[in-house]
Amino acid sequence: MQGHKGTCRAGLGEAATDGPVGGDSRAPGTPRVAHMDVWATQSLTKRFGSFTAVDDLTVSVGPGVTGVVGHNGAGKSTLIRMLLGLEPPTSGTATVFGIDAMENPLEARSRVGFMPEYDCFAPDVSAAQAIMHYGRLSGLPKDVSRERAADVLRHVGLDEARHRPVGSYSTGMKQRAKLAQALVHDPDLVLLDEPTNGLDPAGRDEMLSLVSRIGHEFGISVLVTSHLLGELERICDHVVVLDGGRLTTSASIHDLTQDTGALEVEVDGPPEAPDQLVEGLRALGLEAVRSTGAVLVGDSSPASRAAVVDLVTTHGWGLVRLDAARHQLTELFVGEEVR
Ligand SMILES: Nc1ncnc2c1ncn2[C@@H]1O[C@H](COP(=O)(O)OP(=O)(O)OP(=O)(O)O)[C@@H](O)[C@H]1O
Repeated sequence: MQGHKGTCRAGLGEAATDGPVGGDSRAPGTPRVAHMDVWATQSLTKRFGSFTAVDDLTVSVGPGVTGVVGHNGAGKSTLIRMLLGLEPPTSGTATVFGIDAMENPLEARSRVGFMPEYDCFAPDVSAAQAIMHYGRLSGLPKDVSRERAADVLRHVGLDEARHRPVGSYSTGMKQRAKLAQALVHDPDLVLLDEPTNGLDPAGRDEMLSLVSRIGHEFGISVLVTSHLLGELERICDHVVVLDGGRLTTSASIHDLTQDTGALEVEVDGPPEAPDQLVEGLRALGLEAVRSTGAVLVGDSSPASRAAVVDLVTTHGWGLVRLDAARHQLTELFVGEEVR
């Protein structure tokens, strides 16, 4: 649903399990924008004095979740600031939905939510108040803004804590409140700058699941930055890798993680089942090894698949997974810092 600044666009509520509230017939997860680049740059360059932070960057990205990965100082935040029209490029252009972010920053920002890396709330103000305030700033009427603030805080799991001062929140709760802030005006794209920063492994998992849900269930496109390639692999559709401000890779995760040619098998059976499967396959002259929680079979030919199914059936186990094994992104960037 495309709305405009100042109207109530209840997209997040619609896509949630509560069911439609605003009459939008979009199925959950349907991208709101399917016909053009969601964000793009053309020869985008940013210099600070003699230092080049973003270097002749030309990239275009469609709907879905895109990870922008690079080690500290790679230019990720600078790119985000230019996409928001907050930082003038030295040369080149940055567009969101075809809107030049420098020429029409307000129009661009009405479509975009931003979760900054730094804290953006006063510690003594409740998340409900702060986010309602951000909603008002983006042009929502007071009642609508209050309702949207409650909605987005519920979606990020802060329903019960929403009237507590943000200063009393854990790091994970603060990050989720910042994410809610980015969503309050129902944007079509959110730019999330290092949302997992400072979180413990459980907090990271929670945040990544939320980000994935925003992109894949609510149909809001996401640009998410991280210096950890591995953590973005599981939630992104597309990855852009920056190194020293330059583009090194822009590709879909699917294209990057090609089949290895092997077969990955997971069975539901007793603890010794994977070892027995390996033995059984080797007895048939097939290459097979244990890998974490699974068995890797040397080739994914129909004969190998049939042998696996036979053995699993003979032992009376369940077959949980029988897939072509794919490369992991981290394997492809061995030697780089983005892991
Ligand atoms: N206003 C500025 N003045 C001078 N140098 C800057 C400015 N903003 C960014 N830089 C420099 O530009 C480079 C890229 O910074 P940027 O914040 O975009 O990197 P990043 O990939 O987001 O890294 P991080 O994850 O550490 O934030 C860094 O070397 C940084 O010091």
